[in-house]
Amino acid sequence: MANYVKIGNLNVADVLYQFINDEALPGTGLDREKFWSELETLFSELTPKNKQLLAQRDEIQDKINVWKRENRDFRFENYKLFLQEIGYLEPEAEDFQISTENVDDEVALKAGPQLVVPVDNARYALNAANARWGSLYDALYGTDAISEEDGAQRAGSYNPIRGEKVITFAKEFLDLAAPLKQISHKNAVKYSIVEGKLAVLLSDGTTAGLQDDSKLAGYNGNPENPTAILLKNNDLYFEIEVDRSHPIGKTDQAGVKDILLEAALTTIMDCEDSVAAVDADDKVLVYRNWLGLMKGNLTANFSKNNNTVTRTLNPDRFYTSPTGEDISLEGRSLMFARVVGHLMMSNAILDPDGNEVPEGIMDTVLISLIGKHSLLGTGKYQNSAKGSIYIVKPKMHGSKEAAFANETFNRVEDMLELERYTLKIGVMDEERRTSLNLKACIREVKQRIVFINTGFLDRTGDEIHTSMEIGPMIRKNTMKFSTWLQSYEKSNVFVGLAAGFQNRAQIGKGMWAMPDLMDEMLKQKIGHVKAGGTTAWVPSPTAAALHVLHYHQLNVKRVQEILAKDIHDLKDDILNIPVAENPTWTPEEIQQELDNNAQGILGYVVRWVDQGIGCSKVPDINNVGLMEDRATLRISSQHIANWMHHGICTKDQVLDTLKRMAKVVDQQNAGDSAYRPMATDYNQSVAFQAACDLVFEGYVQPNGYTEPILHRRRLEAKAKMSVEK
Ligand SMILES: CC(=O)SCCNC(=O)CCNC(=O)[C@H](O)C(C)(C)COP(=O)(O)OP(=O)(O)OC[C@H]1O[C@@H](n2cnc3c(N)ncnc32)[C@H](O)[C@@H]1OP(=O)(O)O
Ligand SMILES: O=CC(=O)O
Ligand SMILES: [Mg+2]
Repeated sequence: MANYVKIGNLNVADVLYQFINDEALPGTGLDREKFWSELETLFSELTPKNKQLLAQRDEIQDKINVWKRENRDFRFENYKLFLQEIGYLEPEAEDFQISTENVDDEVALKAGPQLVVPVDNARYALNAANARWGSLYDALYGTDAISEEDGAQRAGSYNPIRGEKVITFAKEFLDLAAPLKQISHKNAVKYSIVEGKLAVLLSDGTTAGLQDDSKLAGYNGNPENPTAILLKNNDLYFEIEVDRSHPIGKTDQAGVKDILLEAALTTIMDCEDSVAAVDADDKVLVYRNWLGLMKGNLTANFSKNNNTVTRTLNPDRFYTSPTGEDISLEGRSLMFARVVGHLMMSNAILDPDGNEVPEGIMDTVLISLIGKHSLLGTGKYQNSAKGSIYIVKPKMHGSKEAAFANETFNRVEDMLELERYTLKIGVMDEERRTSLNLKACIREVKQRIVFINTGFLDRTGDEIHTSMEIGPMIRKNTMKFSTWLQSYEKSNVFVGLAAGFQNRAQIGKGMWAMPDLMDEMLKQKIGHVKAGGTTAWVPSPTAAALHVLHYHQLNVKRVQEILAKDIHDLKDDILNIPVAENPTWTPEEIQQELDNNAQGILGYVVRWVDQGIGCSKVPDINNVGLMEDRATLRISSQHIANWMHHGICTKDQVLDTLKRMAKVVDQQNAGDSAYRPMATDYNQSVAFQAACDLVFEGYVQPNGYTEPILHRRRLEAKAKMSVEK
């Protein structure tokens, strides 16, 4: 239990109190006393509204459950009318255009990958910020993007056969992104800059130039023998790195040692579903890392391959322009912070009645306060060239909740003496009530919105929970082909385009949750660009360096122009519920589904509850490592709860499955010295009990969220561990 300091009528955990007074406030120009007294006022005025919105969520869900029980014979028209009556489907909002100002180019104008990273992990967070630039050769060589066929194995020391395949791939990329006149980059033997243009000497002794000379953006070194040639395609930079003395450069006839790609244009520093932050200590770690990123002084020391590494933020990159001027490019990704949603309360601050305060409000204050350091330019780097602070708001249901976020942002701006609309909002479109009323939601934040993003993972969890009573859901892996999901994705783009997102805000697509399957990602994720997404989520810097290739292949602006000609309403399709009509699953198929879900739940939860790790790679039943976070947990736990509710499986069967899978997960983690096995004593394992709660209490969890149980059980595990010490 934390020690609390009384300040005014608030009780603040001392670790948070010290952090704010000693680290976050100094340098922001804000008066300490005023800050604390205004924080108290903020909580006292906004908490009741926050609670009322949560109560409304519960009321709506209860009504939906009761309606189905009373209307056994499901008729779509009646269902839709009922949803309108209870305010779940809001009246159609009038047309409008968003008017967000001061949006950085990475968000408004450029299209490219968005990396997500748990901000409590400084090493990963720094890596993510630095993933603005990534090596194409490393991304190809180190992943399955290049096949291991024909002697091109990855394991062991450098394999020149594999290296050759990488170089071939890279030259094909150059031919696509910066084609030469009538010849391939494969024929290049020397790159030079002559009179401000790229001149490429070819193997036959002739010289070729670029098809489009304006693609040359700069260079480094002697123009005759440059060490770097900076090119630009679809507004994205990339650099041919030349070094004939380098082990790889030596093998290349033009001396090319790598292609450096502008990759993660933006990064989401996540304080939400990929972190496990349950008390003041955890929250301070999250906030302190964000402070280090905003001041530019975050460092991480760790050992890797027997070397001690100190990681810091990368500097900007400098070049000479084709016409001889000095130019610089951002060395780091533009950072957003994802705060928590409206649901959770935090024990880091207690209100005058001793109640925990809304965590989403606390996050908004702290993230913005810390963001002010970067705005004032007191640190090493400035995150936003346009004076904005970027905040992602997840898990909102409907327009009243968006309006509440806007009100909170207004209040926080006033409190922190920031100009109106300094705080920008990215709205996660990941709850059914938001997808259906997206236009009305956007309208509530139309002066500050910078993205809508289809968080299809949470969205799938909400789909299952909302329609829990309607029937048994189709199998998890078939969800992505279902009508509701496809139309939700399309509708998000249509609504964004109609509201004027082009050149002002991102239309974002969801996460690639298979971090090791890069070949498959290269094949599939271009679908996000074809669908009109100006960005899409990737789980790692490597994935960012590969996904950016899609934005070189297609110009999203052109795609959007075509899509904009056929904008139409898709609400009826979004309302198509993914229940299995007369399911004919065999007992084996049912068991396989349960095994898969149970393994994912346990593999994730055990690290969350016992070790406080909020995002993990967990092998699925086919041994494919899946990125699991709280949203994927929501799906798996709700899916089992749904099948149990409809008698597809029994509680005993689920418990047996969980026990059997606990043994599998224990084995998978055998090499981790910090791991606590679950199967040695199921009753004593807090993690195992958490997994059981998530499933067996899944029906009654608010909107099927996993946070309340995870937080409760993590606090229990922490308390148990401190007694054991
Ligand atoms: C539904 C949603 O809300 S999705 C959003 C939440 N999800 C996320 O944020 C996903 C973030 N990704 C991750 O946390 C990780 O990639 C995981 C957990 C999936 C896999 O992690 P690991 O098993 O450690 O990955 P792996 O061993 O392959 O690679 C580790 C290396 O990649 C880097 N790395 C991996 N993921 C990231 C990331 N997201 N950002 C920055 N660096 C990363 C690490 O820094 C490390 O490199 P280093 O040794 O130089 O520091
Ligand atoms: O937050 C992302 C999601 O898919 O959920
Ligand atoms: Mg989500």
